[in-house]
Amino acid sequence: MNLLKSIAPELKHIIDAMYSVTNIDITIVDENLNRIVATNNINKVFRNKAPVNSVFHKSLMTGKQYLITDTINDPLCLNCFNKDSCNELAELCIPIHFNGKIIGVLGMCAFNEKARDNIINNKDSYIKFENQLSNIICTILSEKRFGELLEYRSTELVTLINSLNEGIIILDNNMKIMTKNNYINERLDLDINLILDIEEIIPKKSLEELDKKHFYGEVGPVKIGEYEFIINSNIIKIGGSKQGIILVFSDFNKMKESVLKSDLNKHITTFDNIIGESELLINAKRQAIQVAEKDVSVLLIGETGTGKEIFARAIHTASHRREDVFMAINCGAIPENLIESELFGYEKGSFTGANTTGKVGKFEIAKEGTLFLDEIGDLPYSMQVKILRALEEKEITKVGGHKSIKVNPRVISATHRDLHKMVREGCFREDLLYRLNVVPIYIPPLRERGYDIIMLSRYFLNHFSKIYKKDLLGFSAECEKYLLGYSYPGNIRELKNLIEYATIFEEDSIVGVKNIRKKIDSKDKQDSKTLAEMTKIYEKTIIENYLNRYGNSLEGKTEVAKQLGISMATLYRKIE
Ligand SMILES: Nc1ncnc2c1ncn2[C@@H]1O[C@H](COP(=O)(O)OP(=O)(O)OP(=O)(O)O)[C@@H](O)[C@H]1O
Repeated sequence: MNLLKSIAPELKHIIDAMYSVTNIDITIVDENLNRIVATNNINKVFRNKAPVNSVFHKSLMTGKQYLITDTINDPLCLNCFNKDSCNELAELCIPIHFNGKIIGVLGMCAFNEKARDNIINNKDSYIKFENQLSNIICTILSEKRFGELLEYRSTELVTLINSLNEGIIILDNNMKIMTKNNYINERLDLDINLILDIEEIIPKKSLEELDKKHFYGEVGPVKIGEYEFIINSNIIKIGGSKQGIILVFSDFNKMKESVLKSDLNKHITTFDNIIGESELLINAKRQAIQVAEKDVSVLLIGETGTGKEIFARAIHTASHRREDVFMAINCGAIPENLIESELFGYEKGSFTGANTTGKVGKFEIAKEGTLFLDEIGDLPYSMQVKILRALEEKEITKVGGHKSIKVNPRVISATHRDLHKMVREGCFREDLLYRLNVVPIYIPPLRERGYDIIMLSRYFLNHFSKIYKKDLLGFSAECEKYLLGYSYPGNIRELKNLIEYATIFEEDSIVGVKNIRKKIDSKDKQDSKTLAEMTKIYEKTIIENYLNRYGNSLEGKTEVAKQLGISMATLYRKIE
């Protein structure tokens, strides 16, 4: 881009102003001798290029100033291509510098005696003018570039906010809408050019709520048109003072859909997926099918790995909530200090380490769906009363929040513990147990389910043979006998692992007892560990889970140490 050409209008103003003071005609040429601007007299007599070998040309090449007072005889004009038709009496050429380079020449040309005398008499001050001229041009060019950069940045920003999959509205300090992006225009069917009042978009009540939070926080879900949004607001500060507000609209149903989608990836579970024909299992299934449609709280009681979650999912699929979210929470796996925020969500900035945008809790996400509270017996006592309140009053309050949010999930809980005993021992609230235990369903342990063991083994063998591309026809009679005689402390989960192991390592066309026995023996060896050894392994598993969640980086480890309430040194020692 030709620099001088880009500021031609500004240059024209400068030379016209100089002409009105000096009465000397002026022209400016660029580094290729192209005439960029000229005062009117010059425009009449000159072409649009300064002549080759002219004084302009010399000034460009050498970066020097030249004053010619006798254009006919001056040796500098000897080779000028325009020598024969030149009608100038005097000429002063001043080079123009920008960023250390010569980008053009300004020429003052006298066509009459008066102008020539003026140049000669004031030559010193015109010569001094060179520096100032370069400074002026430099300033104009810099401003021009800054303006262009500003324009680029604002276009970049507009493009960015228009490509977001969330709605954006920017308000000034008087709550006037300054900008709204394509997403919000399309969703709410707003005219792009129509300037609306923010109160015509957001319900007054929600605006008041945001106002109470000084526009630094979240409200919602807020129903606007056909959509429900979580509205997050932030203030725009310049030099410490508030200049405006940004509102970000996230589609609440989309947030729910993404949970549903991740749920779909886990397949839809129906009662047909629950394998087994033993009387105990059929009884449990019958009870579950009967209550599925009734929307009552169900407590699934059974040892670990008996299939409590698969039952909970099947109940959800058979209920009228099947199109909504199924949200499983393992109450025993979430650290005590995080459980409330996981369940109820938190307002932004409500505690150290909290996400700066706040968080929607599991209760809110599953407010119309099914909430599966696994290992309910591990729920800290202090949380039990809060869960009870949420279930009784059908509303929750986020950590650090004040507003009640309506929720109505169907709750299915599960435990392997004797909750009645826990109530007697004062570790579990009786009122919560009554609330959760409207319909208790006992899921039998595998060792009491007889031939189900063989049905499940064949089912898993078929399943893993496909995965590991093995051609296994079944189990040997000895193997089936062995499988039927084992006690399965880990129930179906353990049987599943056992069959997976046997599928991988079996070399014959039917599964024999060898690999099954080997796996169970190795487990027994594991089980014969001391309490200290088992605690160490358990600790390590917890830490590994946390490291998977927060990452193995230094920041990740610092966060894990913080969450687990241990020092970095202890953390390193434990993961050695
Ligand atoms: N009847 C069944 N038919 C087929 N697969 C089953 C059956 N019961 C359980 N499973 C499988 O066994 C595994 C353990 O089941 P699940 O997680 O439902 O048990 P759980 O009782 O909830 O365990 P925990 O108490 O440890 O949470 C899962 O992979 C599940 O799919």
